[in-house]
Formats: sequence, C-alpha cells, structure tokens
Amino acid sequence: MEFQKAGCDLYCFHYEAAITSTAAENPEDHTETKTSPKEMIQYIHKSGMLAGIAIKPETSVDVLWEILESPKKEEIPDMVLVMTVHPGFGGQKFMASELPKVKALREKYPDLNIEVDGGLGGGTIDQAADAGANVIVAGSAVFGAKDPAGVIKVLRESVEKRRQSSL
Ligand SMILES: O=C(CO)[C@@H](O)[C@H](O)COP(=O)(O)O
Repeated sequence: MEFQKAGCDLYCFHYEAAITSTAAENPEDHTETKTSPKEMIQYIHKSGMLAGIAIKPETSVDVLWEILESPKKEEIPDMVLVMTVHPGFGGQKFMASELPKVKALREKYPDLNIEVDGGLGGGTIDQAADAGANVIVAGSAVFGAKDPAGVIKVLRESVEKRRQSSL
C-alpha cells in the first residue's frame, strides 16, 4: 500500500466508508465493491501497518464488538477511534455524548488503544481521559494556542493520570 511505502505505520479507516481493496492498490480503479471492515484490517496488517477503525457519532459502538472478538488475530484492529465531532473539519464543539462508547470499549478492553478526535483541548480532555481514551487528536486547541507544547503537555498529563489510577 502506498501509505506504508511513504512511511505510515498506522492506517485508520472509517467503518462507514466504502473502501475497495482494489482501489486501495490502484487509485484509478473505482470498482464499487465494498470491502468488509475485517478484510480492510487484514489488508492493512498485510501491508505492514497497524490498523485503526473509526466510528462516526451516528454509528453505534455495538458494530465493533464482533470485529474486536474476531477469532483471526489479523482481523482485530490495534486502535479504535471514536469521533467526538462529525467528521469533516476542525473547530467543532466536543460531543460528550460519545464518551459512553469510549467507556464501554475501555471496560471490555483495558489495553486497547482508544483514540478520540474532535473538540479536544484543556477544557475537555479530562472527560475523555476519564472515559478511557489514551490517543488524542487535537487540532485547533494546539495549533491555535500561544503555547502549543503547553497544551500537548496538559493532554498528555491528563491521559497519564488516568492510566496511573487504573493500574
Ligand atoms: O478532521 C477532523 C474532523 O473531521 C478532526 O481531526 C479535526 O480536525 C480536529 O480538530 P479540532 O476539533 O481539534 O479543532
């Protein structure tokens, strides 16, 4: 896969997306066959990368259990991304309504990488970290800050504090 050749070590895709493996190999091929999430994860692993699977706010966390419980190790994602905004652009308001998904995932999978993306910053990180998120995407909070490194430190410390208290 081109991303791996370019140096990516993790590829995260949307559960909802219609991605064809042929199109992934050949961007000129617009065949409209859907590849199942498990096939996609397997394909990413075969390409030498870790695999992440993202869900939008409209998607129930329940769609993930069967994937996370796959008997085939190569079909199990290394990371789940719970979107905390509607995907599309930065600067949106954090949706705390998505945190029960994070909590449910963390309760079942203590070691899973759980990412959150959207509206994360100093004012929202503690809620996300307390729910169990340990991978944080932050756009405007970091790039709009006078002290981006300071904001990243706050995000890291919140996640680390939660991790320590769960040990
Ligand atoms: O791409 C997306 C949403 O589609 C996100 O990655 C946002 O860009 C995050 O930005 P902030 O919400 O942190 O500003």
